[in-house]
Amino acid sequence: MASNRKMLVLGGDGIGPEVVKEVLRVVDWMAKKRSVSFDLQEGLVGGAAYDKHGTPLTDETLADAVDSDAVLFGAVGGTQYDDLPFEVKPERGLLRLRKEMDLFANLRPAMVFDAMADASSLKRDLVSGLDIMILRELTGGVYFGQPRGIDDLPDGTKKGYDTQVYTTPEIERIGRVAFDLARKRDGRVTSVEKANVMMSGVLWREVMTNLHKAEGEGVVLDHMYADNCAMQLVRNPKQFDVIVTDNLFGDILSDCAAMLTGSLGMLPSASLGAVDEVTGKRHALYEPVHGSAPDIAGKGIANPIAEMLSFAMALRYSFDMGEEADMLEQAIQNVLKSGLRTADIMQDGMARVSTTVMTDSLLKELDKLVSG
Ligand SMILES: NC(=O)C1=CN([C@@H]2O[C@H](COP(=O)(O)OP(=O)(O)OC[C@H]3O[C@@H](n4cnc5c(N)ncnc54)[C@H](O)[C@@H]3O)[C@@H](O)[C@H]2O)C=CC1
Ligand SMILES: CC(C)CC(=O)C(=O)O
Ligand SMILES: [Mg+2]
Repeated sequence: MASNRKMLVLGGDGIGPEVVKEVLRVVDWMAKKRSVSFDLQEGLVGGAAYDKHGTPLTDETLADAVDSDAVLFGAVGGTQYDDLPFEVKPERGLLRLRKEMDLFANLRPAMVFDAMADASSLKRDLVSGLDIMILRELTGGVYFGQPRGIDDLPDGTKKGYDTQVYTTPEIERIGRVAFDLARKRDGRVTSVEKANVMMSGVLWREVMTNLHKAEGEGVVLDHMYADNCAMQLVRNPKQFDVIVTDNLFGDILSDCAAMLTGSLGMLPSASLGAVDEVTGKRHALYEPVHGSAPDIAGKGIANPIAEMLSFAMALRYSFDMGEEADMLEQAIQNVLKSGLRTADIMQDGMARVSTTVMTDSLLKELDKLVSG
């Protein structure tokens, strides 16, 4: 059934298609049990697109992504692509999507479900009830800065280099998102950089400080160096509310935060563009924080929860379906409470289940929630 909820599904590589497939079962459930349908289109990205088209992202798929209300993304990459030229590696497909859709704001919430407080790398009291938001700038910094390359040097050795660049408008726009998020949460923003050693960090701190003076009403801002932030995240994560940081630090700190929640398989994300003033819409792509996990791909053991929670974020941010998002999150909470665990979050006394069985149980919990 066609609907105006256009969602482009890009499973990608490795466990990407495996976890996306599980979300599509929830999409089916919503059509059957809630009469909510999505206009789904599927496409190739990453190594899968390279294998078929010789590029990790075709112009047609990019156009479909731009035209959609939301992209549901799995993951890209794999060891079989290690020897490809840099510009056609699977990861370039995702980076191009982020850049060309101008998805500058990457929201990576790290929340500890009640049933998971003992699965964390930290002691229960340090993480129980944890709810922090890592806001990662996604279209600038060293992932895109020029020049970069590998040059031959006269002495026969080589020089590899990348460039970290941030401009005032780039920092301001992510700073505004941080303040907006904080106002809906606990009102605290920690801006993270390395202003002690990087000029881009000096500018970042200066711009955030000025923005806070001009537009930061109701928000408490503090600054922290990225290395200290990594340590503080595992020392006392509850000190944070919103962490706003650049592309590279955000990538690293969010993988670190994953272990507070129990596993990388638990962490969702939303990559959002600016809201169009005329249509009120924005480009959006929903992706788990994890990658294609080649070490477990094809074994049927990947944790689908990060992808499920990413879809919940799509329901909330792109489809104005907060009730369904809450329901999906509640169902996940209930499944975890019932003691089911995929291998990555396995604990003593719990029952180990496959990717598919985890979703079977999730669907049963959704059934229970709608039947009252
Ligand atoms: N957004 C994306 O598409 C990303 C892609 N990558 C790519 O993925 C490939 C593998 O990268 P890695 O560094 O190994 O990172 P990874 O995130 O794929 O895996 C790291 C570890 O976490 C585990 N893991 C990840 N997701 C899991 C899940 N849902 N359930 C259970 N266990 C899970 C893996 O088994 C592995 O041991 C590389 O090609 C990398 O470039 C990496 C990160 C993000
Ligand atoms: C392009 C991705 C492979 C980089 C990454 O690790 C991420 O965005 O989380
Ligand atoms: Mg990453």
